[in-house]
This record gives sequence, C-alpha cells and structure tokens, in this order.
Amino acid sequence: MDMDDVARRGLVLLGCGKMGQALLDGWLRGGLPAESVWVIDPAPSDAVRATGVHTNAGLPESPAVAVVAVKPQMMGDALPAMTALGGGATLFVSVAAGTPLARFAAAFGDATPVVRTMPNTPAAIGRGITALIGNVPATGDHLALAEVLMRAVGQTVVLQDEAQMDAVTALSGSGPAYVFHLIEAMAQAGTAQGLPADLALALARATVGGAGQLAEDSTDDPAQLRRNVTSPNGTTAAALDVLMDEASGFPALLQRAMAAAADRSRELSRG
Ligand SMILES: NC(=O)C1=CN([C@@H]2O[C@H](COP(=O)(O)OP(=O)(O)OC[C@H]3O[C@@H](n4cnc5c(N)ncnc54)[C@H](OP(=O)(O)O)[C@@H]3O)[C@@H](O)[C@H]2O)C=CC1
Ligand SMILES: O=C(O)[C@@H]1CCC=N1
Repeated sequence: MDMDDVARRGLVLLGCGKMGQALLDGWLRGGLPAESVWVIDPAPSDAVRATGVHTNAGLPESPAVAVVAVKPQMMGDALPAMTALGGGATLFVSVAAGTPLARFAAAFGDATPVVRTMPNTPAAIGRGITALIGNVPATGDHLALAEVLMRAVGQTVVLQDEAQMDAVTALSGSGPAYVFHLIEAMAQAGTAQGLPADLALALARATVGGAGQLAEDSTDDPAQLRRNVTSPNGTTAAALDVLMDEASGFPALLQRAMAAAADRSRELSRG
C-alpha cells in the first residue's frame, strides 16, 4: 500500500481541528487529491471546506486509511461513525494522546490494523516529528504506509513498546508548548530588563527559532553549542549558573513538568 492506494481508495479523517488540519494540509501539499479525502467534523473550518475535500458526506466503502484526530475524551462519541470500517481492509491511524491501541481493538475488532502515533504541531510547517507503533494485526506494510502519511509533515520514529508513548507525548507531543512558553518568558524577562515589549518578543522569537535550527542542523551536540556561546566568566555563564542550578534550574523543572505530562497521559489511557 502506498499513497497511490490512498488516492484511489480514499482517506477518512475523523476530527479536523489543529492537528487534523495540519496533517490534511501536508497530505494535500504532497499531492493527495482533495477528492480522495473525507473529513468528519461537527464544524469543519472555512479553510478545510475551501480545499475541496468531502465534508460530513457518506464515507467510501473501503478507504485505505482512517485517521482518528479527535480529543481522547471524545472517542466514545466519535468512533461509532467509523465502526463499519473495522475488520481489516482499512488501516486506522490514531494521533490521539492517552488512547491505547486496545481502545481501537475494542471499538473496531481485534483484527483491525491500527497504528498509534504522536505527532506535534510543527507539522503545520512540515517540521513535525511523529512517533509510531502498530498493534499485532498491523503489518510492516501498514506501518510503512502510516510512516509515509506522517512523513508528509516531518520526520518519523518507530517505537519498540507502546509504553514509551507516554514519555514521547510528554517530550515531543507537548514539547512545542514548552518552547513557546520559553519564548514568552524570555520576552517578559527582556521587558523587565528595560526593552520595549515588541522588540523583546522579536528578539526572543528569532533567538529560539535560530537556536532550534542550529541545534537541528549542526554536527555539534547541544552541550557543545551551549559551550560555544559561553565565554568564561561572561554574561552567559552568569545566566547558566541560575538555569543549571541542580535544585531550581531547567533540568529539575523539566523533570517535574514532563513527569506531570506523562502521568496525565497514563491517566487518560485508563479512561
Ligand atoms: N494539538 C497538539 O499539539 C496535538 C494533538 N494531538 C492529539 O490530536 C487530537 C486532536 O487534538 P487537536 O487537534 O489539538 O484538538 P482540536 O479540538 O483542535 O480538534 C479536534 C477536532 O475534532 C472535532 N470533533 C469533536 N467531536 C467530534 C466527533 N464526534 N466526530 C468528529 N470530530 C469531532 C472537534 O470539533 P469541535 O471543535 O467543533 O468540537 C475538532 O475540530 C487529540 O487526540 C490530541 O491528543 C497529538 C499531538 C499534538
Ligand atoms: O495536550 C495534549 O493533550 C495534546 C497531546 C500532545 C499535545 N497536545
């Protein structure tokens, strides 16, 4: 199965909010014809309607893929719309946090191939990263197709164990929000040091964007890139003394924040 099969047999997208729309944009940008896509959503946005995809129309009999992109709390209401697609012919791909593979087997039957994924919102600009894991009925071909779909919006990594999904969700799924908050916090701190708010925000955005790109592109690891900025006894060293403090610095704070996110993911999984 490949994107030609998806174009021929169809793709159903259940839930077209922030994540669903980012994925849809990537697939359409990658050449999937709009007429091959069926969106089910209570209120598809004008942007989604303008793409020409089918919205809330009768579903094809045997689409290649059904993508589940509703909130975990909405599964009970949303999944029944897809019951007829269970059984094996259609690959299900979920992007939902805290929703185990077993939840889909319960809804669609044990023989249904399901790939659980965790993407992130930089998918909207083709810079996402998605972790994937399949259930027992999902073959290598199914996993490969799910990877092709998610590569339309960035990089992919395949997990060895579904239990890793909680930590992945805490790191790369929720992670963009931590970075956006870092930008907010840096801008506020710049304002506290006397800069006008708009200048502080422009400096913070460009600094985080540029540093992120450098970290991704460079052959140096992040620790070396940090050292490259840090002159002995200079300004960066003064700041890092605060940020790298064992008790109150970034590492301790992020440990706590990501433990809270992973715990919440486990809690959602229990229903
Ligand atoms: N946002 C993110 O950064 C990430 C999100 N995810 C996962 O993606 C999923 C969607 O999240 P996100 O896009 O942020 O949420 P959104 O609320 O933006 O999108 C969910 C969409 O589903 C629609 N919806 C609600 N009920 C139904 C239903 N019964 N049938 C079909 N569609 C329905 C909602 O419509 P309405 O708004 O009208 O209720 C909305 O458009 C979640 O499971 C989340 O865990 C995964 C990784 C990252
Ligand atoms: O906040 C959430 O639950 C979702 C999952 C990862 C990012 N957003």
